[in-house]
Amino acid sequence: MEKISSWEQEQEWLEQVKEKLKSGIANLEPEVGRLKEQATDIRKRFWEEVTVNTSTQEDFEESFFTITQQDAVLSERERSHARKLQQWKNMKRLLPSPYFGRIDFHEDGQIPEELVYIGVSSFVDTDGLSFVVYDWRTPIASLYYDYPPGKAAFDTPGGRISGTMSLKRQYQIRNGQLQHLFDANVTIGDELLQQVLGKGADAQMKSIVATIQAEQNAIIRNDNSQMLIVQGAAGSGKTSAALQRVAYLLYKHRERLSADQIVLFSPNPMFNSYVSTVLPELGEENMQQTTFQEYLETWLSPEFRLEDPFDQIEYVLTGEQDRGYGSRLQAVEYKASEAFLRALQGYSQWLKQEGMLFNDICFRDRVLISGEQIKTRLYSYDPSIRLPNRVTLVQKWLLEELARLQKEEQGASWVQEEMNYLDNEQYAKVYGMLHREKGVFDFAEKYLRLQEMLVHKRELDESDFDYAEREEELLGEMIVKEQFRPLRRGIKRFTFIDMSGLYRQLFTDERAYREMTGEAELPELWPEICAQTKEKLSGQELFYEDSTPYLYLKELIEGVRTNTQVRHIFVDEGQDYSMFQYEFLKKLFPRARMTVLGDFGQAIFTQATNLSGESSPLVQLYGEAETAQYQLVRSYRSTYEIVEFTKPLLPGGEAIVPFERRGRKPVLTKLESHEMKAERIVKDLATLQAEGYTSIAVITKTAAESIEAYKKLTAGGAAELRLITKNTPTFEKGVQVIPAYLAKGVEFDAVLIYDTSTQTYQRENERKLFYTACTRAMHVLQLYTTGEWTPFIREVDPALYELAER
Ligand SMILES: Nc1ncnc2c1ncn2[C@@H]1O[C@H](COP(=O)(O)OP(=O)(O)OP(=O)(O)O)[C@@H](O)[C@H]1O
Repeated sequence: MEKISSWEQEQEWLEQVKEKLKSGIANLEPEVGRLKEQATDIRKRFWEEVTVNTSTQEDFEESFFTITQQDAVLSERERSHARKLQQWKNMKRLLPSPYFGRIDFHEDGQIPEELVYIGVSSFVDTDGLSFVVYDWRTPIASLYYDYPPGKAAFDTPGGRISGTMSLKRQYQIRNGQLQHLFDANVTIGDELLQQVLGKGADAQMKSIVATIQAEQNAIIRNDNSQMLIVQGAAGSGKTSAALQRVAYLLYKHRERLSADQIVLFSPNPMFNSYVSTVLPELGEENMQQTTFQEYLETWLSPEFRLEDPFDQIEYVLTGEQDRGYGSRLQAVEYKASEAFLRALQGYSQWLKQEGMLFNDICFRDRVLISGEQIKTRLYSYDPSIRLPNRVTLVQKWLLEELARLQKEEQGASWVQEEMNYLDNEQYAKVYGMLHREKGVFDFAEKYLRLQEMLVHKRELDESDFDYAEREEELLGEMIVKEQFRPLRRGIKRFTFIDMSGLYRQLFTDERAYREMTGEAELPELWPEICAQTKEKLSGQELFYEDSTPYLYLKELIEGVRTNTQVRHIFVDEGQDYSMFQYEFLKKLFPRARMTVLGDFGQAIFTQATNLSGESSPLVQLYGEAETAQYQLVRSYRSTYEIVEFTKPLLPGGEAIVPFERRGRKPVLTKLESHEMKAERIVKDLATLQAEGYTSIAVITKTAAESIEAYKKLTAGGAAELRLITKNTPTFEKGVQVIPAYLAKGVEFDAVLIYDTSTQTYQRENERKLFYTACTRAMHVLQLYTTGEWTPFIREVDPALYELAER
């Protein structure tokens, strides 16, 4: 390709690429349509054309051959159709903005320098060989993200290729028109990044494909480690990198990895909608998305009513006046700890010898098989057999016993009585069964007659095939079977194990706990913790901190459920998960690699896990050799001024590097009364909207404070406020009133902290919550109080903020 350098040349080249794309689209259009028609047509005619002839072996083979042949044709057409359709879609997606970057690369030892244009997918010229545009995920495209002009190298499946990059250029092309171009030197154009970051927040996250930074690229392309841990400051692009990584993996392993083999664990359901457009924008299907709570609900409800993490944090933040507050806090911490994990493992060892609890299996107020009998059976097996295996043996035995008891039950008097109350449908079912059996009867009859003729015995009477008797027998069988069904189902689901009792047993008393678990260290307020846990269990409820341990214990006893389909799991806001939860995910997805992204600076839940550094237990999950750790310190979301203001709020915050995007300093406004505060916020909201900010959040500490703010601001004249609760399904533009813990992971043009007083943010566990709230702001941060400022602000250099006039 000839050297293209000037603006005019670039414009001309763009026109050429667009023409190529247009003609590519036009060429494929009829073909795509036709192939689609053909495939549906063959499918329709598939069975019409094939006559299955099974009269002779040859006929059968012929039919079989024809079917396989037809099927092969159909599959080929479908594959070809999918391929062409994909090409066609890619070209259509490229047309408005065919590429965003270019590198001129001279490979060592090769003559022509290559001009590599990079876009969201590849586009090959009509010769079928030359790339007009390279997909950003191709090996050569990594040069664009990893190097400034100069010496550069990239890895390919065939080895490392080195050379010299003489130019690195970025483009902004909108609706097919070249708007800007920048030549970059060091990192990927700060100018382009400036432009991108300077824009307003959206209700949906955007792809960062054109401006991925080198440190993010390393995360996106790591394909060796079993575990990837990314600790990154607020706004450093963790979620963005995670989504780009999904797109990269789907591209690199497109032959064997599909989107439904990737699962993203999100902090809340609203977050799912926030990130849902990134992958489709990149031409990929969305991965599966879920929350850990959803998983817990699947296995523990409706047996229990589960507290969710948001109710738990609300209690931690507001329950100080509660009598059991101190012990609950200790419980939350202890039940998420490795000590408790070990305790449960120890407990399951102890249960191998003694202490298992079983429920009686009852039927019509009678005990069919007692819990004691089950227990005796369990401990009668060889003690060297693992506990879950012994439990499975017990389950098998119970099902056999049940089958025997079911037969015995058929003669019971209640069955006769029930028979009188059967409805027509049930009778019809039995008649149907009898009818089907009739063939067998007829055959048996013929056989017996023949026998009789041969041995000259007596003729059989009609009564030998007494349908009435058979009918009654069948009806009885059906009635008992029906009533035994829940018992059978229960046994299959292990309900004969008294799981709730087993968990409760752990909380009997201190001495017993030590004996059963082998753990010596206990929280100081253990007796209170025991009482609280048992009380909750009695009401068929589980605290959030109990759900995972409960499920973990269940699996230690019943055996582990696994999902071997899933190949990658992503955990966003990873600091909010306990080691329990990680152990759990590892067991649940034994064939998956894990990518954990989080920020310990935003660890607002008590059960937090430190992701990086020596104290991180997460590194031990797969071992150091299998784990890659990354740190992202550059913060892209907020302006320089906001980052500088939020840095001192955190211990160790000085390591955070702001991106040089300027804005106004955070503004602190102190008012005399709550009424005046509401009035002022309403006025400021109107000003911000008039300035063009479309996504604004009034952030509160708790849900209760959100309701209060919502009422006061609405009463004060604020229009179209949206109150966000944990049940809000989607994220939208406009003005939101939202508790900080629900604003995790998302961002707004402007953030207004509703109450920044000492009363609201004072305790150490509120520091990170406050930091999380402030770091949601992209362009504007305003803070309000009626009383004294929170001590966290008093620690900040006054030069970093402005005080507003009243
Ligand atoms: N390389 C990049 N190019 C353009 N924008 C970027 C880049 N990296 C991050 N951003 C932008 O920075 C903002 C924050 O990114 P993201 O939400 O991924 O960060 P995060 O680390 O997950 O933040 P948090 O921990 O606060 O949830 C987003 O608006 C994102 O688009």
